[in-house]
Amino acid sequence: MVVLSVPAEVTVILLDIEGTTTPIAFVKDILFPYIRENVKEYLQTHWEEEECQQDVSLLRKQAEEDAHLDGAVPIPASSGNGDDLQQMIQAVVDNVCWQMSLDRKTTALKQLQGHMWRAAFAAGRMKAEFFEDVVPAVRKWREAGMKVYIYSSGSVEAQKLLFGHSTEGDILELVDGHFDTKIGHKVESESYRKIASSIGCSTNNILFLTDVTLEASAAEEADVHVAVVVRPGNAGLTDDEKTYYSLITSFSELYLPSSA
Ligand SMILES: CSCCC(=O)C(=O)COP(=O)(O)O
Ligand SMILES: [Mg+2]
Repeated sequence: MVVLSVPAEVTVILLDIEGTTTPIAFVKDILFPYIRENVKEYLQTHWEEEECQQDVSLLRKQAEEDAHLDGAVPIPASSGNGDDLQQMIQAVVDNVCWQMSLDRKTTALKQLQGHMWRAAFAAGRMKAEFFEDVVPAVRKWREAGMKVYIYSSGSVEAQKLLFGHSTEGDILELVDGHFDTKIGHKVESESYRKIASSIGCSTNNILFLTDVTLEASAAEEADVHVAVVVRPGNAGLTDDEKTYYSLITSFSELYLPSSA
């Protein structure tokens, strides 16, 4: 088995979700289709609620920023008389589907998705999948004194749903904290500085595990240690990326000197 030694200065392990703890197939084949199939009905049912109105406002603001993009779908402002409700809902549905067709990671899209998944997880209609090495490894790291945080484009609320309703049961207690795109995008190095500052450590105390080399590169630029996680179904890496990055195919390949 390949073993990757974790530098002694590392006290925090920061985990991506999709492609790292959780198969991309679970996100693409279960979580995302649920949104496409249910978004219209969800908006019709919850439209009058404050939370739904906040989600729509955020999506409208995002749509304004996206107006220059090819194929962007605008969300008109409401006239307030209610006549245009079905048109408005359709515009939101079209905008959400357009964003999802590009796998965009906007905070607006992720917030609505999190709210929609809440009901499905609570009703037991979905259970989140984790690779089999994840839970045993995280338990071991924590026993060795590591802190474990999550940084995903999925909203913090969605992250908690996944960890709270997994095929391994409720594993939320294994996580010391969560970050999403509200702290910044995962391909921006500043986000990793802000995460370190929020945790109260230096960036070089963090080891970030992700499947996306653009994210690894941004983290590394902030002096965070990184390893790229290679899982079944993940996008392939170039030969240069395979040479440059430390690669692991299972969390069990990480060796913590403190746990020896
Ligand atoms: C944690 S919510 C479901 C996954 C999701 O919506 C997503 O965008 C995952 O992105 P990640 O940063 O975990 O690769
Ligand atoms: Mg990922």
